[in-house]
Amino acid sequence: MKLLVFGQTGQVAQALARLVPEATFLGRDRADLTDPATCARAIAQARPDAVINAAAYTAVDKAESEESVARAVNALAPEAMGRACADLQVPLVQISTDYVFDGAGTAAFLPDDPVAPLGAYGRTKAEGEALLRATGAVHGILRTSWVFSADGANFVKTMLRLPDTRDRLTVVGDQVGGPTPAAAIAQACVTIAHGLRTDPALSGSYHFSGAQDTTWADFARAIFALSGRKVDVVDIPTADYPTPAQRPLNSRLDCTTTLTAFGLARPDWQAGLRDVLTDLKVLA
Ligand SMILES: NC(=O)C1=CN([C@@H]2O[C@H](COP(=O)(O)OP(=O)(O)OC[C@H]3O[C@@H](n4cnc5c(N)ncnc54)[C@H](OP(=O)(O)O)[C@@H]3O)[C@@H](O)[C@H]2O)C=CC1
Ligand SMILES: Cc1cn([C@H]2C[C@H](O)[C@@H](COP(=O)(O)OP(=O)(O)O[C@H]3O[C@@H](C)C(=O)[C@@H](O)[C@H]3O)O2)c(=O)[nH]c1=O
Ligand SMILES: [Mg+2]
Repeated sequence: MKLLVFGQTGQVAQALARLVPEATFLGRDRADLTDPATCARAIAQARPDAVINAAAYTAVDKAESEESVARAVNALAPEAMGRACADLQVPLVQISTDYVFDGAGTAAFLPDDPVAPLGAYGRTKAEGEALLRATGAVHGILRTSWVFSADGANFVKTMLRLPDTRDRLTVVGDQVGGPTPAAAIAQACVTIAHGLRTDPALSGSYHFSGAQDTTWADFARAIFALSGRKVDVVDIPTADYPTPAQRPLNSRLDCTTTLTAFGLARPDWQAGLRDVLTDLKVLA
């Protein structure tokens, strides 16, 4: 299968590069997502068997003051990619996020639950989903959450940067979700691309997040425990950690249909965390 991937430097893009090095990866230099027409042209020229979009505007707080850039990247580019894929009749795997939901309640969100994003990042990702669906392309919209890896910027790397002199850290303890290893997302994207080629009727939206659901505070505790650092993590409510963008309190994603359609089970984030800390040489 000839795979075309948008993204090169991001967490999922780098995980894809390890998994399917033979794929073609288009970095910002070759396909800037603020220019959707270029993305469409790249697909038409490459004539791939499937496309995975692993590029996105992911700066959640900055998106609040840069929504038009975030919208071009997260909504208009996936739409253009969808049109180009529809023309070629090849599937597009688009990665989306728990932040399309409002985080109300405590039940896990189902793929067909209504979206109601709380901030600009989630709004632009939700619009990208809708615009892609409207292109008529065979698609897999894979919503994931709390992505971490040894590459790029993520919560694990932020925790590991905590100065040695710090022995106490306050972390929000009332947001619940599933930390997801980028390597598992890469595997899921490739499996879904294959699955959609075999059975286009599987086109639709799916959820994929690491198990078990946890809080950022408990995730931080696991990171410090595994890396052998004695840091006292103190739970705080979201209200005590003010940020430009509001984040959902409940990011639980019901991943059942991803298992039934593609055989993809929720990855174990604790095992994924051990792999990442080993990669980073924090864990022997
Ligand atoms: N990170 C997370 O916690 C979560 C991510 N997701 C989704 O998963 C997907 C992958 O995210 P992740 O790997 O974490 O992303 P990263 O934040 O690690 O990387 C983002 C990638 O997008 C690229 N990019 C950003 N703007 C442009 C642009 N204008 N043109 C071309 N490329 C651009 C970046 O390139 P450059 O290096 O040049 O800036 C980088 O490769 C995204 O769709 C994201 O929305 C979903 C849930 C959680
Ligand atoms: C660094 C730090 C963060 N926090 C909180 C803030 C926030 O609620 C939570 C996580 O911080 P982050 O900045 O990593 O969160 P954020 O960038 O919002 O992460 C999100 O990124 C986008 C792209 C997604 O799609 C989401 O699934 C999610 O992973 O932890 C603390 O409470 N204490 C701290 O010291
Ligand atoms: Mg962030």
